[in-house]
This record gives sequence, structure tokens and C-alpha cells, in this order.
Amino acid sequence: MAPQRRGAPKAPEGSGAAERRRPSSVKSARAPREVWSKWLRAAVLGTCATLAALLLWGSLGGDEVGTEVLAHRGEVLSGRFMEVPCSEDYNSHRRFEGCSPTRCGRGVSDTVITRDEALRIRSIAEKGLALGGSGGGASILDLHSGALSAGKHFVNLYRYFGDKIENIFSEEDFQLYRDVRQKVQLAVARAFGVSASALHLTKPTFFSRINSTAARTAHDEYWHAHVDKATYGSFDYTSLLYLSDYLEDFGGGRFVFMEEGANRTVEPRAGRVSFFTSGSENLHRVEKVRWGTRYAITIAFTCNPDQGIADPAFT
Ligand SMILES: O=C(O)CCC(=O)C(=O)O
Ligand SMILES: [Fe+2]
Repeated sequence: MAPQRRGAPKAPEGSGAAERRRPSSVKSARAPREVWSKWLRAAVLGTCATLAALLLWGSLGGDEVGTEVLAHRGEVLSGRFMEVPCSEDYNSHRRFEGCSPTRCGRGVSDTVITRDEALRIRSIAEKGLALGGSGGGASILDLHSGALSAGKHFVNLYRYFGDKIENIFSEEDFQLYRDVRQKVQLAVARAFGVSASALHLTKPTFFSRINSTAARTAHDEYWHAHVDKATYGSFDYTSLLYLSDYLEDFGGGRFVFMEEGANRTVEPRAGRVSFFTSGSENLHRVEKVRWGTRYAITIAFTCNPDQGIADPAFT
């Protein structure tokens, strides 16, 4: 029906003859139809414009509805802390007085580690990961155990290279890791009101390199929501040191604390330390990296001396 009507000869507008020839029932039916089609066109155009704006906003780093930014990439925070009630998770583990979390929450600081230190430690990650790397989007290098992503699996760097590892990493590299770990440990202890000597580095402690390549194994699926205490067992306090800049080096890849009502994001920047109690009060995920490469280190602490590990060193 519609094509026939469109094909009908059209009389000039305002022509009395045309008005006379058009039966009044057709005239009254066509007017609302024209109004309706104008509205429909406007609605479709409006929807497209809104979608385009949302896509652009997203690609520029805009926030999802119901998401608050705990730390913007452009801010230089000397310390921001947000307290949250502790979960029960710690009760099913041995408690260590003066160390096991009684004050829970999350904090971010850009003044614990300098950008220069972050970039120097990133070069350790770069040279280590250049020796292997996952075929999917997420690679890790664990300087303590020697685990390095390689294709769909892991190799042990220390076993594979033996003494030649000293041609790859230097004593200064390990010293830098120790200095950074020590500074982060002090910041975590201060924020949660515990003694730094009660905290012990625990495993795994690893560099991560994430890009937008599609995942090939479950190890590449870094974006799932998780609780560190459930995932890693020994963790009581998790810290993350970011080694690259959100929206400069990569897009996507923000860290998200997941909460009912409002998620809170941390936008990575080189030298930014984010730390939090490892129980389910801090359920979190990492957004998928859409472009570029994101580097970070996960450094975690336990209150249980039996689960403590030594700093990475030549083995
Ligand atoms: O890299 C990040 O921002 C988070 C990593 C993480 O959640 C983890 O290592 O458990
Ligand atoms: Fe985690």
C-alpha cells in the first residue's frame, strides 16, 4: 500500500483543485501519519546520536552509569582512603592479633612510588616478558617462582636459563624490586594501622602485561570478578603498582571495586599504588583492555609468617 500511495501524482501544495479532489477521510488520515513519521525519524535520529555519544564517551574514558571514580588518571593523590566494613572471610582463617584486618577498605596513593621508579621497574617486566609471553592477551612474570607465560603455558625462567639469567636481570633490578616492595609494605601498614613488621610478602607476586589480543586459555581471562582471599588463599592485603597510564598507553583496563549501587574505579597511572584488604569486602575486576598495553605488579602481604616468602633473588 505505501509504495502505491508514494507513486501517486502529487498536486502542488495549497492547490484548491487538489484539496477538492482529495476526499476528506484521506486528508484526515494522512495528517497524523505524516506527523507520526516525522516523530519516528526524529526518534531514530535521536537514538543514534545518543548511542554515538555514549560510544565516544566510553572510548574517551567516560564512566558507566552508577560508577564513581575513586582515583582519576590525572590526579596526583597523596593518599585517598575509603573504609568499608570487613567481611567475615578472615574468621575462617587463623587470626594474627595486630595484623589480621579489623579495619578494612581500600586506598590509593601516587606518592609512595615515583614515576621514575615505576618506569624503571617496568623495564624489568618488559625484558622478562620479552623472553616469553602468552599467546592470549594476558602474560605474567613471577620473579619469585620464575614463572613466565609462554604460549598457552608457563615456563620456569630460572630453570630454563640457569646461570644465564644473570645476563638478563641485574642485581640492581632485584634491589629495585625490594625497595619498591618495602615502600608499599610501609604504606599498607600505615593505612590499615598495623605494624609493617607483621606483614610478610606472599605468593604469587607477579608482573602482568595485558593487551587486547583475544584470550586463548583461561589464564588469559583476567577480567572476571573475584575476591583475592578466595583466589590466592594467603592474601590478607593486596597491593597493585601500576606501571603504565590509562588512556595514554592503553584504553579499557580500569580496576573496578564492585559494589551494590555504585562501582568504584581506579584509573591506572604509572607509579600509582592501589591497596586493599583481600576479603570479599573488596570484590573486584579489571575491565577488558581495548587497545595498547597495560603493565602492573601485584604485591600481596599475609599476616601468617608460614605463608611468607623471601624477596625475589637470583636462585
Ligand atoms: O591488575 C590489576 O589491576 C588487578 C589484578 C588483580 O586483580 C589480581 O592480581 O588479583
Ligand atoms: Fe585481584
